[in-house]
Amino acid sequence: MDRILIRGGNRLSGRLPISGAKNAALTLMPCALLTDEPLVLSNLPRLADVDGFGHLLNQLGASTAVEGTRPDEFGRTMTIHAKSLTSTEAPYDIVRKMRASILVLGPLLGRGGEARVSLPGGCAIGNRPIDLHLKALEAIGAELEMAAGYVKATAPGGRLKGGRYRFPVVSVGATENVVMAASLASGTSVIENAAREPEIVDLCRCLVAMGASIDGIGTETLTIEGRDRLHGATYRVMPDRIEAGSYACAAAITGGSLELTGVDAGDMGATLSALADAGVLIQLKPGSVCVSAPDPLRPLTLTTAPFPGFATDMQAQFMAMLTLADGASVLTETIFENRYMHVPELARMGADILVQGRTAVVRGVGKLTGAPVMATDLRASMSLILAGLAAEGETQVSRIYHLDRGYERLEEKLSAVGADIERAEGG
Ligand SMILES: CC(=O)N[C@H]1[C@@H](OP(=O)(O)OP(=O)(O)OC[C@H]2O[C@@H](n3ccc(=O)[nH]c3=O)[C@H](O)[C@@H]2O)O[C@H](CO)[C@@H](O)[C@@H]1O
Ligand SMILES: C=C(OP(=O)(O)O)C(=O)O
Repeated sequence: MDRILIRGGNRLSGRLPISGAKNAALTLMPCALLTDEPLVLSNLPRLADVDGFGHLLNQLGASTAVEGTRPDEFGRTMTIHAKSLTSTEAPYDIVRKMRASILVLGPLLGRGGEARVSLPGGCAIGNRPIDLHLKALEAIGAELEMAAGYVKATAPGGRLKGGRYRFPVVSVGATENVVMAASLASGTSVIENAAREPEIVDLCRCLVAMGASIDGIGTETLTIEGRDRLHGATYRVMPDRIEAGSYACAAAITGGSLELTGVDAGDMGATLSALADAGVLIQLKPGSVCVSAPDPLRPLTLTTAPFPGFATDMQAQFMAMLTLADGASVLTETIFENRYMHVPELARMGADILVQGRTAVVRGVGKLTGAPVMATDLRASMSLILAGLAAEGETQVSRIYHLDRGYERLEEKLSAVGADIERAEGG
């Protein structure tokens, strides 16, 4: 298995391009199942999860064609054509490895009135149930049957009828599934307490480009008037606000200064205001955000929450940054019950962190020291990269397949702005 080797201590400086958003890409790709015409997605990040989702779509009968960009460019364009579907099943083997596979449930049900999808089960960051996906789909007309670890969803008469559903808690994935399914229902659906994440806005805009009728985009109430059919479209995946936030933390933790290009600062409100509270200097330019490290870095009190709150996907990276702050920070994770897998690894590098239940107290230390570390999820892995960039000596991060799921060509981007970082085979 490959590892990332970092010799820490270099201040990062320069321009760093931000890729298309993984979490948008993985909800835009299944939209292709809603039409028999091609969906062309540009600015798709080159990530293991995007490739994996492409294979899942192939298994369902869709063709995928990737247009190569030059090797020195980021992102690529994929044409997905689900002219006819040959399967309505997402098998355990795929769903287990890539949780986003659950997002074929809504589109398959909307298009053909039938889907059989493996239940994903838990993962390293927590329990991650899908009961709300199922309740929302039921509310718009699906009938559900559970057997042998799978959910089989059917639309009586082959078509969902639409309906009203109020989410008891905000769910990004369940909002995505129900919006996609409702876009082909015979009637109108009203979804209340819907997630408002920028990735949901991106999904709704893509569906509208495909002919869907959605009112209230970006608000907590979405009204979807079902259409008889959707058509193909060409759509550009939004910039990755989490990747951008991660590299902003990289500038801050190394005492450096970066211009993050190709970002939409409007989607990054909570991250940018947390960085500003830590003393990071932020300058907005059209299409880019410049961040410069303060001296010293101030401690923070942060609680994760659905958008527009502070994103759970940024918690681990901020924690790494705050290990070197001038004082004690308090982080509270409210979305996932087990999203502190990076804590013992950061502690091995000299961080002082005490976790009690959902809260972590991070006392700033004078320095981190390089060590061999590994993480069991994506953002936790990124927090170790950040710690390694600032640490004295060499850090080896193993199990980097997590990083390959979510950060396009990480070591190339970081080396180009001055990091001493490389990928090593084996280990
Ligand atoms: C609101 C939120 O921050 N969502 C994050 C969540 O999205 P993801 O879609 O994975 O998770 P949800 O938004 O659905 O989960 C939000 C909360 O609802 C609970 N839940 C969810 C679905 C369900 O059927 N039943 C249920 O109880 C979850 O356990 C969690 O506590 O993880 C992604 C990957 O880290 C992030 O990009 C999203 O920003
Ligand atoms: C946990 C994440 O993704 P996934 O839901 O794909 O595991 C993430 O993006 O931080």
